[in-house]
Amino acid sequence: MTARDLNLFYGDNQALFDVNLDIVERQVTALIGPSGCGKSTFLRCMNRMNDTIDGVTIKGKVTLDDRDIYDKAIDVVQLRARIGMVFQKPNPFPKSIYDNVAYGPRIHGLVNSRDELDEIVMTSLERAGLLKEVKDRLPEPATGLSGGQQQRLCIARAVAVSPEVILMDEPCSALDPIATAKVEELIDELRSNYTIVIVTHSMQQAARVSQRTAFFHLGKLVEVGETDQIFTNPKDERTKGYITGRFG
Ligand SMILES: Nc1ncnc2c1ncn2[C@@H]1O[C@H](COP(=O)(O)OP(=O)(O)OP(=O)(O)O)[C@@H](O)[C@H]1O
Repeated sequence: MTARDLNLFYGDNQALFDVNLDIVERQVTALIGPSGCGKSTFLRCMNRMNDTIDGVTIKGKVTLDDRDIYDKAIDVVQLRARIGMVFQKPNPFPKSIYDNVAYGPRIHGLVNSRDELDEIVMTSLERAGLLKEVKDRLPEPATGLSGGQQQRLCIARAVAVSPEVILMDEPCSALDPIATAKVEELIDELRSNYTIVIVTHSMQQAARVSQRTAFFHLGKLVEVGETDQIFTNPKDERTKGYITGRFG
């Protein structure tokens, strides 16, 4: 995916300024920067989640496979299947564990039989590292799972519709350290099949899970590069200031 000259306004307030970013396939890209710098706003641009907010104006281009996702001909429901999203707080549907994962394949008409659906549910739970823990309780309500399990269920739900890209907005911020470690491990495994973009407040997390890091400041993309380079040898003074804890 790419963003080209992306500008976003909430009413009169500009939140993103001329952002140009290439997201590398099958890698994890971390978006970091001080609170309010536009990380989540940028992430939401990537699957048109900002469409749902009143008063938002977007200028510029975001492409997936060279096609502008803001093109009028794009079906947003299909788009969000190709570019899935996992939120800060786990948000399973008030349905069974099975139905949470089966929901997407059902509404997108991806299966022809119950056997096919079962297969997708099992594979998705396996990919999300959750199958072992839930295989004997698939008909039970998803809300009965722990927070970490719920978040992995949300990842299974995203994976079930075979997305190309998975966007994650601080996916571990509501989780304890053990659940966080599991989700981080999972992100590392998922990157062999999916392109992942993750917003994180934790520089340690960015260093642990990502191959590329993009540093945002005041709505601008200041610097992007290999994660090692950004953390050990940043080129911009603002990046240096942030990663050494001088501000933010
Ligand atoms: N729905 C909204 N309506 C109006 N302004 C918004 C909205 N969402 C975000 N903003 C503003 O846009 C700017 C960028 O916010 P955004 O949430 O993208 O930053 P962030 O870097 O993700 O912050 P944080 O790390 O605190 O989550 C901020 O000034 C914020 O107040």
